[in-house]
Amino acid sequence: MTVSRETDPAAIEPEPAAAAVLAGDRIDVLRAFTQDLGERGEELGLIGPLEAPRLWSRHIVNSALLAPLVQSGATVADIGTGGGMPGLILAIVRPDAHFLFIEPMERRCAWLTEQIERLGLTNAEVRRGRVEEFHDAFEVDQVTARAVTALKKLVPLTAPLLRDGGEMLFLKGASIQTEIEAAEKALRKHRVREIAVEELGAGLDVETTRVFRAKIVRHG
Ligand SMILES: C[S@@+](CC[C@H](N)C(=O)[O-])C[C@H]1O[C@@H](n2cnc3c(N)ncnc32)[C@H](O)[C@@H]1O
Repeated sequence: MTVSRETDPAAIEPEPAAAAVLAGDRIDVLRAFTQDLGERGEELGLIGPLEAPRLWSRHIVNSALLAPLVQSGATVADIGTGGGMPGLILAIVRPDAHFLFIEPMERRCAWLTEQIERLGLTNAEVRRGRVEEFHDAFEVDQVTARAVTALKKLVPLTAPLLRDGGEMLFLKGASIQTEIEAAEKALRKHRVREIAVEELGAGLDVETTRVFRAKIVRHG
């Protein structure tokens, strides 16, 4: 029996036009990843049972909206990459930057490693562990995160990874202003400056999203 996309709740959402706009000539690699995540993600505990019908818009394109903010040549640490959002999506569409996926869960790390190999990504590596364990291990140019923890905790967790002048890019929901107010002390302590909340995705055929964007200024 064949089940149509309209009636099968597990069917993967049709691709929005925004995907090709953001991915450019990397769209085929992005499609290969999305297909695999849609087919195996629920069984592997990477996405919830209701996510396949909104996989492209809620997860893939939502992550890819950050791509224009990644600096060419940057080393980017994605914290709590989980099933790949946003780090793996960004590694696919931005081959000109290098990505570290920091993730403590073994099964998620195994998935990410498998995808890096399967998709032939040469600009990404998995570091298994909690971000706190890497505070003295390296300095990066940018950190990204989605759905890991509130800003108040995320700032002390990620600031020590950034070089002086390095940038935070956190995908956030509608409560971002409340999160910023609650994080005031942490933002001051870690010398987080040039704070901006930007709306991404206007004019595309997906929901817009908010990004918390700020720089660490240790000197001056
Ligand atoms: C809700 S999931 C979000 C996954 C992915 N970022 C997304 O948007 O789909 C949160 C992820 O953060 C990871 N995580 C939780 N605490 C962490 C920490 N201290 N350091 C690094 N990753 C952490 C979890 O293992 C989990 O994979």
